[in-house]
Amino acid sequence: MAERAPLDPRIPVTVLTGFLGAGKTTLLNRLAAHPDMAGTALLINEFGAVGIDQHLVQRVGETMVLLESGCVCCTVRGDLVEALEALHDKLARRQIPEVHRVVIETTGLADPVPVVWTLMEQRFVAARFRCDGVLTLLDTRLGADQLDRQEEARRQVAMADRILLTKADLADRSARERIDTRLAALNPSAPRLAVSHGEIEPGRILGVGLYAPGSRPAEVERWMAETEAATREGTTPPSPHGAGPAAESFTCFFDRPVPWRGFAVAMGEILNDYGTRLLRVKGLMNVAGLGAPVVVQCVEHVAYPPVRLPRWPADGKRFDMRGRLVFISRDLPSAAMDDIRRRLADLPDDTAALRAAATAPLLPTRCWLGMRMPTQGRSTFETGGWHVQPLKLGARRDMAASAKGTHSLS
Ligand SMILES: Nc1nc2c(ncn2[C@@H]2O[C@H](COP(=O)(O)OP(=O)(O)OP(=O)(O)O)[C@@H](O)[C@H]2O)c(=O)[nH]1
Repeated sequence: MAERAPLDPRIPVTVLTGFLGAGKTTLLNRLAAHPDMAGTALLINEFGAVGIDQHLVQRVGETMVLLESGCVCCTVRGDLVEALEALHDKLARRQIPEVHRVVIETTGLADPVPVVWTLMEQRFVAARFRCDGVLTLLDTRLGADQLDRQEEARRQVAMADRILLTKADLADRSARERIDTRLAALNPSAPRLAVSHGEIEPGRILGVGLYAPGSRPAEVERWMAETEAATREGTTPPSPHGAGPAAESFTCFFDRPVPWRGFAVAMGEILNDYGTRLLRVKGLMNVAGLGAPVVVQCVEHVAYPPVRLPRWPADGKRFDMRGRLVFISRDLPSAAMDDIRRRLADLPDDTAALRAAATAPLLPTRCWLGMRMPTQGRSTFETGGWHVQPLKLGARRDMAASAKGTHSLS
């Protein structure tokens, strides 16, 4: 793998982007296991008040910087610069092992434009780091619809130096053809690579060379100029979040373990009813009868096979075993949010759940029901166990303020 351009002592930075659920964490976990990834620092950023990803990402090298709460593109000129300054400072003081490369994983809702601008133009950052390419992941099955509906997804693709088409195993021929047509219009020059379950040689995607605005679609020049002007004037650049309804995040905590089948059926019905507005659902669940947590993942109406973790992660000093489910939605009425909370707070027992599943062959969570789990009776927990924390992307200043001081460099 090419590590540095000749005579350029700056640390290369790869920006890993892609819409919600495209497969970024999966790719990072596969890369982390590769020997070529030694000496890589990882910056991850997650949208939603309750971070799940940091529990799911294996550490790359020794260094992980977590940009919590908020979206890296909205807080970029603060948080990202601070995180890179902190990394540089710790390297200079030899407090952490040598770093040869940085990978920034943005949130699925991030606009990569200000991230790239910061890497190329912010004085402190550009003197010490260099942008080594934007990798954009795109879900082969859902990607064409996401490009039609989500401005963030369009910008991520337009900015790409490489496009990684994920989940080909779930896509039929017509989905692949639709993606090809959309990409030919949005970013014909970026090479496309198929990736299944995150499997790819790091040398094919890292060290792809300096970001070259000239080879990108014309609108990229305009976005970069807008970011430059906004930075000079101390204002916020126009962002894709402003183009439509705000994305919102709400988190549900479960004070008691859930009956697995009741939970699976309730979630399947929720995805059937609200799937296209539920951009992403991700959770660590405490399942009745199990001593370890189960990770559940959904993207729109697609539910992925759950994964059992070996143990509960420690949240700071406290060992918090409450289940937590993070929803990221767009254009979801508040009545629908209440309905989701109500359904999850009153889960059917396993017998009732299996009866309901028998009459719903198209339940998206059918693969969850096939998992071997202890059988439980009726769940007794109450709505009082819920905490819902809505976040709006529009509230950038609040998020920037709440994100301050939350970096952890471990
Ligand atoms: N079948 C299949 N599933 C995949 C593939 N890649 C990822 N997944 C699944 O897709 C789901 C979402 O993947 P993640 O890697 O968490 O996606 P992400 O882009 O990090 O998600 P956000 O951080 O929420 O934006 C997980 O359940 C993965 O196991 C693939 O190639 N094939």
